[in-house]
Amino acid sequence: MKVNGKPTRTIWIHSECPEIVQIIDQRWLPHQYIVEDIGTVESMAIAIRDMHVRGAGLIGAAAGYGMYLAALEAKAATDFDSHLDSCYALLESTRPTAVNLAWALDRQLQAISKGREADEKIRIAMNTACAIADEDADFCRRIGQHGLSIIREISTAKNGDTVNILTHCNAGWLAFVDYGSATAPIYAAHDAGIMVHVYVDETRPRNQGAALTAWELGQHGVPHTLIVDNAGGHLMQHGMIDLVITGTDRTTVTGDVANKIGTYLKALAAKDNTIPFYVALPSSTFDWKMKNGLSEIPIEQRNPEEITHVEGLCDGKIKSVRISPTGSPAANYAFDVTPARLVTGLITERGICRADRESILQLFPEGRHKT
Ligand SMILES: CSC[C@H](O)[C@H](O)C(=O)COP(=O)(O)O
Repeated sequence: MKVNGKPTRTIWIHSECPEIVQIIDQRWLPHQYIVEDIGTVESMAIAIRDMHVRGAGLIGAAAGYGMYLAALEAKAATDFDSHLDSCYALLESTRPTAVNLAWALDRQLQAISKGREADEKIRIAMNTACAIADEDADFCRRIGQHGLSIIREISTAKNGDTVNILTHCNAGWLAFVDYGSATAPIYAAHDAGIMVHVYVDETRPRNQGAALTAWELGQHGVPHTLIVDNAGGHLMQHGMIDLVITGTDRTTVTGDVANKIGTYLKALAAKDNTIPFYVALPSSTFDWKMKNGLSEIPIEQRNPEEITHVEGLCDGKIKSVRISPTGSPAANYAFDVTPARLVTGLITERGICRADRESILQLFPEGRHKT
């Protein structure tokens, strides 16, 4: 996608210094556009844990590049493989819910193990990190093309009137390497001349909707309106939403979907109002082993300060202010699980399928061997 008219990804290797990975530090958006240099595994782990980078696809890509940095470091370590193993453990511990993280780490470890000496392993790690990133971008582009058909159909049924779409959190290009999952069909529709308008949930407590989704839609010229998280049901009751599209951080082979906290409530409201509720994901977000999302998917709990305080721009500086009484405890559940029965369909890089085991495995037969 483009930032100020310039094609940009969310993560890449420094063009003049291949030992450095560069990221957009998303903590500063939408106020400042800051590119951060990451030169160690330790700083990549901090970047993931403290959400300089975030979103399932991008977490996976960052883990892939993190293992490339690990291989560079391992060359100077006494034991290459045990250094790699401890970097794997460090990166894996950063965020628990998005399965893309472990998926990318495993893919790297497997690939690197095929190299014979250190330099070959480093080369493999670099190529694999770039392949994971390229694939993420390509899959999201394809998700856009498949999801476009859903929006086109609604637009036709409305005689070309604006299609109103609700989305939650940020499953946009900032949550991936490029294009996004939930936003990819929206960008594709907008680019195809279909009139779309997006209601953007602010997504408390970290406000990824207000800060990131609104910013990226604005950069692409997509009409949008920011709403508080609790407004979605009201809009649906009043016929103001035609379609809900969200992303996911982990989807079980049975079609249960873990996504940013509050997604479940949107799915319930959509069901009650007979509004299609689609979830967009690249196949790296499937967890082939899990069968019951509710009991099996680990739900991240984050620092309660994200709830007791809000951050914003004040006199040109980002400041954090308390909004709750000192001493009132807060619990910060970052994700929830939407059961498959509430999901109309999954939009993947191979096409659209129902959120059930048979339909998923029909589209991804290789998943059968992993279940
Ligand atoms: C990438 S699609 C699903 C997203 O990861 C999800 O909606 C989301 O925004 C993730 O939250 P975050 O906690 O910002 O990593």
